[in-house]
Amino acid sequence: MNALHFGAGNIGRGFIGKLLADSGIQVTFADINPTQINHINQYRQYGVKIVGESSRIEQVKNIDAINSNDERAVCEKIQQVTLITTAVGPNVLTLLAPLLAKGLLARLAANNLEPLNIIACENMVRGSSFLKAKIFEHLTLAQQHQIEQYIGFVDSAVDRIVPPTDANPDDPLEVTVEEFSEWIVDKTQFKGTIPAIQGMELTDNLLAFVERKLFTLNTGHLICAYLGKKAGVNWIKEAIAIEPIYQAVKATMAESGEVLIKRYNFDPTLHAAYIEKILKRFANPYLNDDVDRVGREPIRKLSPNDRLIKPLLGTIEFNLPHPHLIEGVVMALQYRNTSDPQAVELSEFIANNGIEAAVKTYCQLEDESVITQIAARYSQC
Ligand SMILES: NC(=O)C1=CN([C@@H]2O[C@H](COP(=O)(O)OP(=O)(O)OC[C@H]3O[C@@H](n4cnc5c(N)ncnc54)[C@H](O)[C@@H]3O)[C@@H](O)[C@H]2O)C=CC1
Ligand SMILES: O=P(O)(O)OC[C@H]1O[C@](O)(CO)[C@@H](O)[C@@H]1O
Repeated sequence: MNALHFGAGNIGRGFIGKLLADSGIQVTFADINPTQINHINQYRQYGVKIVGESSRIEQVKNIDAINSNDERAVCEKIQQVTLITTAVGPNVLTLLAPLLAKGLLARLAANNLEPLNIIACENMVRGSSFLKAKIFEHLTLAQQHQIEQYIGFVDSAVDRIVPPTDANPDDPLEVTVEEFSEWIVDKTQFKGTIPAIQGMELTDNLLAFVERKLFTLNTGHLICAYLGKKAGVNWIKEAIAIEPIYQAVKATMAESGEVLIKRYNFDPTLHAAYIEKILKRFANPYLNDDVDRVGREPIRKLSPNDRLIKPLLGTIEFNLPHPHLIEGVVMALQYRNTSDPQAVELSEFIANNGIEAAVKTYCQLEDESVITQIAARYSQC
């Protein structure tokens, strides 16, 4: 079996590409970084360093790479594979859509009617469905109908912490990852036979898993990043070692957890254990995870379906307390980083239009009392 994976970055190499290769699948990476592409084609393998209580390096083999900007190469590949995965970042999915639309049409025009499945592995709710909608913007109704028959868009939840690491001169493609990993896909959305991939779990209740991951791990991680930055530390593991930060992170995950428990009927004891396990993962002494990496792109993180506002809306819906989530929103609005275009845009917008306008524009919140609360906290700290 052959797969095309877009994004040879941390998750691409350290998680999804590895699982595919471990399952005997020939993986072609498509990226826009020429150095990365050359290294993959030169070495044809790389090490994944798995760090935790013990450490080991596992080799990923049977790989090659193409440039994602090389339309002909991508379209040719799309004709040959039965699986496409992505780990490029949510914003890049929109940019990939026209290329994928062309590639899928070329596949059908060549009369290749073998089912093909596409799985977006991004930190977002229903990323593959989002990608499908973006691809469909480039197709006629008749073409959409044809694609519906043969191409599956399979939503997924991905969980493994893979921070960037200093390059190993002997293996420039090496990535460092934590032991924990979870890749859960919606089994109801596949076309044809579901591929057997070690480590890919199937569910018919994906939304619960996506929200559990995004609104626990990612929500807590973000709070840890912002509080760590305020405290002047560089790494997540340093931030979580500070007791008041540990408590605030835990309390925020407990707040969003109450919503998840109500919405999905999770067992409260098991959910508390899930939170404890995440706190331990943040403290992993072998991972150097930058607070600015975890805090990056605040506009995306303040959007209505992301890790702060969606759980906050849940607390409003179920009439639950939300002081820590409010603090999280305030810290995201206050996040300043001149190397992060979204942080720059956000601070300029606030300077020109005021905090309430920013909350309405970026978070799309409508509850006036919550907006007032956020604005008040914003000006206090
Ligand atoms: N790093 C992590 O621990 C985790 C990341 N994620 C998600 O995985 C996705 C990828 O994250 P990372 O791997 O950390 O980012 P990354 O920045 O390490 O990798 C992204 C890769 O995509 C490539 N890329 C950008 N535009 C492209 C295009 N048009 N075509 C092909 N490739 C393109 C970049 O050159 C880069 O190699 C994001 O959605 C992130 O939220 C999810 C779980 C864990
Ligand atoms: O990749 P994003 O969405 O910017 O957010 C960073 C988050 O993603 C992760 O890399 C993995 O889930 C977390 O470490 C962190 O919470």
